[in-house]
Amino acid sequence: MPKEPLRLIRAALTGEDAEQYERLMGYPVKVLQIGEGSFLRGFADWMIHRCNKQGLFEGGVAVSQPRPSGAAKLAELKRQDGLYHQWIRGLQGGKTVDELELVSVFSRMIDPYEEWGEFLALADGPELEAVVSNTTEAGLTYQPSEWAPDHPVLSYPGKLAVFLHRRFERFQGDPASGLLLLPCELVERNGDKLRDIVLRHAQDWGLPEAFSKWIREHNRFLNSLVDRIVTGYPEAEAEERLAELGVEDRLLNAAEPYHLWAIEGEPELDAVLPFARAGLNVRWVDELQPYQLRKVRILNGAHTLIASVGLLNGLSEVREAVEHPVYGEFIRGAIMDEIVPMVPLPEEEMRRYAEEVLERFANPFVRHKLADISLNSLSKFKVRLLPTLEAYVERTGELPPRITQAFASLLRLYRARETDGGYAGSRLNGEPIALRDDPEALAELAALWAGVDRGERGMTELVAELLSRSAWWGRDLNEVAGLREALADALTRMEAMAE
Ligand SMILES: NC(=O)c1ccc[n+]([C@@H]2O[C@H](COP(=O)([O-])OP(=O)(O)OC[C@H]3O[C@@H](n4cnc5c(N)ncnc54)[C@H](O)[C@@H]3O)[C@@H](O)[C@H]2O)c1
Ligand SMILES: O=P(O)(O)OC[C@@H](O)[C@@H](O)[C@H](O)[C@H](O)CO
Repeated sequence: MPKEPLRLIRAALTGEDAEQYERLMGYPVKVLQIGEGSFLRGFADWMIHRCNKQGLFEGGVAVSQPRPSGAAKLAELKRQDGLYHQWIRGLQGGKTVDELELVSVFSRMIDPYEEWGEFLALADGPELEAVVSNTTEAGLTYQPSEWAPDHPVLSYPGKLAVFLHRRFERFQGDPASGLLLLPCELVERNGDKLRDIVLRHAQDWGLPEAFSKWIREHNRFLNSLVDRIVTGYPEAEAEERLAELGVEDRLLNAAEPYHLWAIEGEPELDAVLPFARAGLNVRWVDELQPYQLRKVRILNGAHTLIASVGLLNGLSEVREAVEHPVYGEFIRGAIMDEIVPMVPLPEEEMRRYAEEVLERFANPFVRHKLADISLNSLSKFKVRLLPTLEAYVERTGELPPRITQAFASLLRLYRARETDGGYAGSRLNGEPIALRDDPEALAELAALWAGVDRGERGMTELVAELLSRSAWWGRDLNEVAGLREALADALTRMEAMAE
């Protein structure tokens, strides 16, 4: 029998989904979103949808892309009337979760580079409450630009500064017109950073002091920490799953069940953004730092460790590594015996979080690629693992064996050589692996390893050079007792295995 053609997602709406969509179209825009990527769709938008479904928020989201290259994804969203399915799968407390949910939160889709006037007009909306964003760390940066409010500004903070100025003028600085700003970028104190850049633009452009005062006093730039693994379109399974539904959805988005949004702000803010009331794992907290610390050290630190050790030894995905008979034990030992005890927070709670992280890593439905996680591993090692190594040495007088081994793995994986468009490292089996990291550091690594190949320096001299790069590590790591020798030994053993 010929297959039924798939229907576009909007035409397939029925029952509660159709009603929810109709309700959405009647809601005012309450959130401006800068970022069309998978993460926000699988996190903040899914949460707003949950709030709307319970009748707690009654607001739509206007989504826009932060850089011109996001236009294709935005066009895709327009083609689908802003609709997409969120596929949440994984293990939670030992039970399998498998939910496919139609998300309808985007009531407007605006390309700021083509529809700047419409974008700015959103600032006039009396019901607008918040701005959320995810533009990666690279997007949350100051990029000087001219004051030209009739033309789209390229950077995200620049756009926001013009947008807020329009709102300030429209409501004549009314304190009640201030917004909640919720940047989700994984940058420490992301709210403070965004506010400082906006204020810097205001100063560059000579905007009145009253505007800056309104920004400082009546807009809340909230620091927050996001945590959920969102892997986007599930290539391998999408076709089959969508055929079951009989719909076409190019924005099908996969994510794990776990989610946490820790937001530094008083719980009363839940009256505006009713996430906690909707039963979501959103915590309004006095101090964000403990959440940041435990996530960066335990989850991200373990990811960075797994990426180096796994890639070097021929593995490709997180789950494969944690379920491996040898590397799985190694990873658990590194997390439980070396990382967790060094987090300066209540240990029992950290152990529980670490168990949860291990369960998330073993999610049979999430295909998290080590190659993706390994992007910029040098700076990630510095922030995510080095503090653990240093704390361990200070407390015990010894090196943490597994983290030291992971450090050696990273240095060996980064046995860089120049290729056509960049640098490649190599696995122990000799297979090349593209390295995506700071080009200057990769050039130095390539030159230093070439010296070893030419017999100009031995392993100890190589390690001494590498450890002396304060620009990479924040200090000369030759000062850490025994580290040079331990790394040189490990690298010598790895070289012998590779031959
Ligand atoms: N996917 C996850 O599981 C997850 C979880 C937590 C945090 N994050 C963070 O989110 C980011 C990736 O987002 P995603 O997973 O939605 O990927 P994605 O590729 O779907 O989206 C990336 C978004 O960032 C924007 N962007 C990229 N570079 C930019 C730049 N230089 N300036 C302005 N905007 C830029 C893109 O236009 C797009 O909106 C990373 O920084 C990651 O650390 C991701
Ligand atoms: O996104 P990165 O490249 O900074 O780090 C890779 C992963 O550790 C990270 O994406 C986690 O999966 C995420 O932070 C979970 O919330």
